Amino acid sequence: MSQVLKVDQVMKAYNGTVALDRVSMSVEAGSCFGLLGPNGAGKSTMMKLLTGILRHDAGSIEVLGMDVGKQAGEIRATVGYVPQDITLYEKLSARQNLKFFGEMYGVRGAELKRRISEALERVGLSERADDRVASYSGGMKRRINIAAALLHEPKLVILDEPTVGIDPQSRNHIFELLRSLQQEGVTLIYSTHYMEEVEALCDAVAIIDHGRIITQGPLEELLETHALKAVYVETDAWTEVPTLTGLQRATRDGRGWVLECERPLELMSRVADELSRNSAAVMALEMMKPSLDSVFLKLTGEKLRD
Ligand SMILES: Nc1ncnc2c1ncn2[C@@H]1O[C@H](COP(=O)(O)OP(=O)(O)OP(=O)(O)O)[C@@H](O)[C@H]1O
Repeated sequence: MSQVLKVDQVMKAYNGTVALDRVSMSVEAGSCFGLLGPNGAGKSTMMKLLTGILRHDAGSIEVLGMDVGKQAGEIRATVGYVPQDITLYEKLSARQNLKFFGEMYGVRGAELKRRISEALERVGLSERADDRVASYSGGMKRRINIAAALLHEPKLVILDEPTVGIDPQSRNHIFELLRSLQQEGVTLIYSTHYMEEVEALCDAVAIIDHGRIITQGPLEELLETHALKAVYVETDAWTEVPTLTGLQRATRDGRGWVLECERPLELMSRVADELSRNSAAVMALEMMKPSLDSVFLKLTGEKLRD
């Protein structure tokens, strides 16, 4: 598979404050790549470097085979970029906004009209197309913001936290749209601080914190390699966890216990035996799903902060 993005040892500082520190990452064509990290980790800075809005201080960035240092204009004309801040004209309707952005990308006439109708349909806002954007909810504005980045039919779309502060209906529309784009072969680079979004959408991920990439790779592989394997149990029978074969560490979590181990299925059956031998009440007994939450915890020693 070919690579649509190659970032090598990139540095970026703002007045001496380092925002990105020797960041390297790559994205395969056709994938949905998540850039996951807490607030202030450096995600927006990275997204702006990829589209040439900001210049990096050192290292190299290649987007669709083009050098961002030399061909930023061409990259911006080819790639779809959805900025974190909404960039729409409030007094214009959604259709008028899309006409403006489409023309900016050099699409015109009947072809532009067709693409605008299609984009409105895709984000589920055909019926509100002629209302002023000022009358839209935050989520609807975000959907139009995304539609605006698709009018030139880009093969690579870069989205900077496109679901911050939106309603569930708008989030669903955005997710459906992104899934259908990916099915059509469009590559997506998606920054977020919501790990559930990465788990739901992305097939590869880079985790960034304090301007550094902590780990990256296919999602399945990261979960397999780094995620905590554990059993969750809630019972009133234990004030202390009994000695169980295979149990590595037990920690309190709410009303229950998180039991870390190598083989959760086997441990779960031992816990069930132990509790049933004592006729104990069991409120919950389940295998914990491997999650990016626990990958982050394991690699940084902290919870992913909001
Ligand atoms: N224009 C700027 N001037 C000075 N410092 C900045 C500027 N933009 C960002 N920073 C700093 O650079 C670091 C990375 O910020 P960035 O916005 O890239 O993070 P982020 O992961 O996108 O966070 P968020 O989720 O809050 O948008 C932060 O410490 C931030 O304060």
